[in-house]
Amino acid sequence: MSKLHVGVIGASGYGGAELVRLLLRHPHVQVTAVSSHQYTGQTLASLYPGFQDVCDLTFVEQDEVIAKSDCVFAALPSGYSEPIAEACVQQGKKFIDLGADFRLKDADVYEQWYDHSFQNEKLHADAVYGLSEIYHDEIEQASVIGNPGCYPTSAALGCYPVLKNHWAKGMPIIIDSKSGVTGSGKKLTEGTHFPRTNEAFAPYKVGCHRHTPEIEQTLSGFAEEPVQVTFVPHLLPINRGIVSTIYLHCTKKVDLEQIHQLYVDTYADAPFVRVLDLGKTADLKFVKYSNYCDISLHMDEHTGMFIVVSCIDNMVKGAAGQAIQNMNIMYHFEEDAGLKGIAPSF
Ligand SMILES: NC(=O)C1=CN([C@@H]2O[C@H](COP(=O)(O)OP(=O)(O)OC[C@H]3O[C@@H](n4cnc5c(N)ncnc54)[C@H](OP(=O)(O)O)[C@@H]3O)[C@@H](O)[C@H]2O)C=CC1
Ligand SMILES: CC(=O)N[C@@H](CCC(=O)OP(=O)(O)O)C(=O)O
Repeated sequence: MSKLHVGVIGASGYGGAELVRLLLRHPHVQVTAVSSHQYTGQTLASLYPGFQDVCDLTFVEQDEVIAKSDCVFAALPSGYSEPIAEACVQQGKKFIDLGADFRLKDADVYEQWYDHSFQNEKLHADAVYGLSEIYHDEIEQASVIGNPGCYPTSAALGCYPVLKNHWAKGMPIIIDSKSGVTGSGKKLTEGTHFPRTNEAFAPYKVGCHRHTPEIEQTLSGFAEEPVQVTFVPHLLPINRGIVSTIYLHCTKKVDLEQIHQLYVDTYADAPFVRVLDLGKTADLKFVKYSNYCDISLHMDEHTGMFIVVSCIDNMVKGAAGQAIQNMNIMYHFEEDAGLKGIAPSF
């Protein structure tokens, strides 16, 4: 079988480089071209020495990436992807965006949080939100995918079964999330500088993070009614991984065993969602470098609060891995093709 030609725009960033790392071991694709904004003409290996002797690609202009690929990924800052998606659709190619440009459906909400506006409304209306486990059938038919944000992926998978079955009440849902520093990309800022983050730990953008509307849009879709969340992200002094601890009240008297069975049944056919046995607690250590989302379920018997812990690797299930899972669904490859790795055990 001939291989699918894929290209990565923004391969010099953390998300793009992670995509290339994973795509190189995919059995059904060939990475044909990669681009960067400031390193055009240099090799990927000169920027990231791990690619030495494995990948001899040189950064080219983004038009060349589109021309040489059947499926184009972009991992750019928000606001740059719409013309790329447009060019891909015009040329009959598929486009998967790791950024936020195609996640929000409401143009006003997008403008409010991202300071850009939709230029081509149809493109946004047709784009599919690429939460692989939930929107499998829509993803299969899509030409443009808005890959979900990292925090929203962990929150959505953690809440989906109870919201879908109308077992949650008493909004807002509290989502307390912690992320490794790679979540902020490779650019060096005062807030992500090693001496500042090392042995530090604090929340940021408390109650005003741009993932709030994305999480609310997704959870409201599950519940088929408006859902509000209080979302508080924290920066963990580690490279990778997200832990989201989610607090909800249940609508009816269900015990933890019933809720656990609901989660196990809901995700029975999902290759990358692992519902842990009761009594276990999800830990980012065991999802790092993998495409898994580990979910553990808990009940605070004192208050009746139901607590979900949802862990992912922000760079894999939260970005590059889920993008590849979506490509697998779009092209009818095995859903786990190129994504079979597990976390190191120590
Ligand atoms: N890191 C993460 O955990 C996740 C990131 N994402 C999203 O993926 C996207 C990329 O993030 P990430 O890889 O972390 O970011 P990085 O900052 O690591 O990389 C940014 C990329 O965009 C390129 N770029 C920067 N400015 C421009 C510009 N003006 N025009 C064209 N290209 C430009 C950079 O090129 P150059 O190197 O040449 O400057 C680089 O390739 C973002 O939208 C982010 O929100 C999504 C989920 C998780
Ligand atoms: C730790 C950190 O800074 N995380 C980023 C979110 C990760 C990311 O890149 O956002 P997307 O998933 O929307 O692309 C932030 O808070 O903006």
